[in-house]
Amino acid sequence: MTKIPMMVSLSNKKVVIIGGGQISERKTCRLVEYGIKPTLISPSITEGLRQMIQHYDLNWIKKECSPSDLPYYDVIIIATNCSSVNQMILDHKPKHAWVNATHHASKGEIEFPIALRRGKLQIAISTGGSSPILAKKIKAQLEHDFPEDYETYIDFLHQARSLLKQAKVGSNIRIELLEKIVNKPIYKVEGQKNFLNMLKEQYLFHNKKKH
Ligand SMILES: C[C@@]1(CC(=O)O)C2=NC(=C\c3[nH]c(c(CCC(=O)O)c3CC(=O)O)Cc3[nH]c(c(CC(=O)O)c3CCC(=O)O)/C=C3\N/C(=C\2)[C@@H](CCC(=O)O)[C@]3(C)CC(=O)O)/[C@H]1CCC(=O)O
Ligand SMILES: NC(=O)c1ccc[n+]([C@@H]2O[C@H](COP(=O)([O-])OP(=O)(O)OC[C@H]3O[C@@H](n4cnc5c(N)ncnc54)[C@H](O)[C@@H]3O)[C@@H](O)[C@H]2O)c1
Repeated sequence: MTKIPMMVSLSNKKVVIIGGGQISERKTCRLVEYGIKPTLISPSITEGLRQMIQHYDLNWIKKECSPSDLPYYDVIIIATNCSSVNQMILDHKPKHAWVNATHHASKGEIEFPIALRRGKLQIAISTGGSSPILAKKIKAQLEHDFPEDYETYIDFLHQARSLLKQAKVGSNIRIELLEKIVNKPIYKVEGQKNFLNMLKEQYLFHNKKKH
């Protein structure tokens, strides 16, 4: 079945990665970037993983994975190089858990698509297993359209929208103002400050004085 894109918080979930090779390292790197601290189960690990375990204080269970290890976890990332172990994990996964099967994506409920991040803007790219190499290429192309300082602009949009929500202005005016700063983007910090001050003066302080 085609997977649906979804933004999900894993802050209250127990995440485990089984395997300690290159793919496990890549997944761990992605997860810690989002503040997630996975447990690792593997008899051996790469040097990169060893460093991340130390730096982020991750739990490494140094052993081969067995069925009794699995009930505790909500998200199980399969990343071993042994097909019988991968199958054993699929056969014994707890009913409530979501699996990411890095060896065979369609056998798991979830995938971790490559994503371009610019602060609160995230563009995730999936080719549904057709070509991870194309997904990587599309990300590289998008990097030109959304340069690194785009994060400041996204923060500005967020602040403007938060201010207007606070001000409780009518939805027509709110949408008109929000469309304006998207259709005629203000990239310069000075211009962004001026616009936010204008919003405060006209819609926030003005309303407060009235009541
Ligand atoms: C984009 C990227 C992001 C990332 O991983 O973070 C990513 N794969 C990357 C690279 C890559 N992966 C593979 C090759 C070898 C060439 C080839 O086979 O094509 C290369 C090339 C390379 O290494 O450069 C092999 C491979 N990949 C998957 C399988 C299993 C399967 O197809 O079922 C197999 C076969 C395994 C086997 O042979 O046993 C599955 C997945 N790979 C995905 C993402 C997700 C689907 C994304 C989509 O469909 O768009 C999914 C489902 C992820 C998941 O949830 O794990 C990352 C860029 C890395 C970077 O940024 O450096
Ligand atoms: N999703 C992707 O993008 C992608 C890309 C390439 C490969 N893969 C898949 O990921 C798998 C792992 O690739 P890799 O490069 O990390 O392999 P690798 O050989 O570098 O590492 C495999 C790891 O699995 C561990 N392992 C083996 N048996 C185990 C067991 N019983 N319990 C726990 N850990 C065990 C090993 O100790 C090792 O740390 C590949 O076999 C392939 O199927 C996925």
